Amino acid sequence: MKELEERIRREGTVKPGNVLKVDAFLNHQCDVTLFDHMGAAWAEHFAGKTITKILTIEASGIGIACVAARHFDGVPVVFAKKAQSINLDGDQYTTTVYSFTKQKEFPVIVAKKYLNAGDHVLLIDDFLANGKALRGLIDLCESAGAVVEGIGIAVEKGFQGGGDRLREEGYDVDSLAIVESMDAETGDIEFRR
Ligand SMILES: O=P(O)(O)OC[C@H]1O[C@H](OP(=O)(O)OP(=O)(O)O)[C@H](O)[C@@H]1O
Ligand SMILES: O=c1[nH]c(=O)c2nc[nH]c2[nH]1
Repeated sequence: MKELEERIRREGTVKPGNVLKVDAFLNHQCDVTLFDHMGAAWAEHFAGKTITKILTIEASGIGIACVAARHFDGVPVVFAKKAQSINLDGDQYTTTVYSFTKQKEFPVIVAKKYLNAGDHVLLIDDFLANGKALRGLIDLCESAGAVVEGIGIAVEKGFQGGGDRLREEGYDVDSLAIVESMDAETGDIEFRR
């Protein structure tokens, strides 16, 4: 998606440790108009698939998923929580995920009543790097007997391999910008063509 690539080139910075910082528009300050265009792009890619629910994970996927849902007939958005809470009651599906930016393992939890057998799920997230977050969401869907219809990602760091491993397994992964390489010293960013 040209618009997203241009924003990354203009406003993104490359940090040591394979970190692309795009918090000016994607995952701290949020450009909702850009999110809307991203939702439209996923709706075009996944047209023809039945989507009954969008599933994402705290924290940065939530805003993007909610705006995208407007392009999928307003289906419910469920976000997996990364901490137990007195506000979480009833039976839960749980797994664990290693967080790329927080560098520690988190529980990942969804209440059983919000993810069901018969759901056709679109997974959405801001970043795909090693694929840990998506593995957690796929686990939750498998536990619930829900079908993963597709995966919509804003920025994939292709050189970390998580996206290609999922494609090899047959998942339909639509990443709107795939960074093939980036250099923290020069600031250069190359996109996959
Ligand atoms: O493919 P992966 O290696 O799992 O990396 C991608 C994940 O990393 C980030 O989550 P993180 O927990 O770092 O930050 P967040 O809480 O801001 O979403 C991002 O939001 C994705 O969920
Ligand atoms: O802001 C972010 N930049 C990244 O490079 C990244 N990788 C996973 N999650 C990420 N979030």
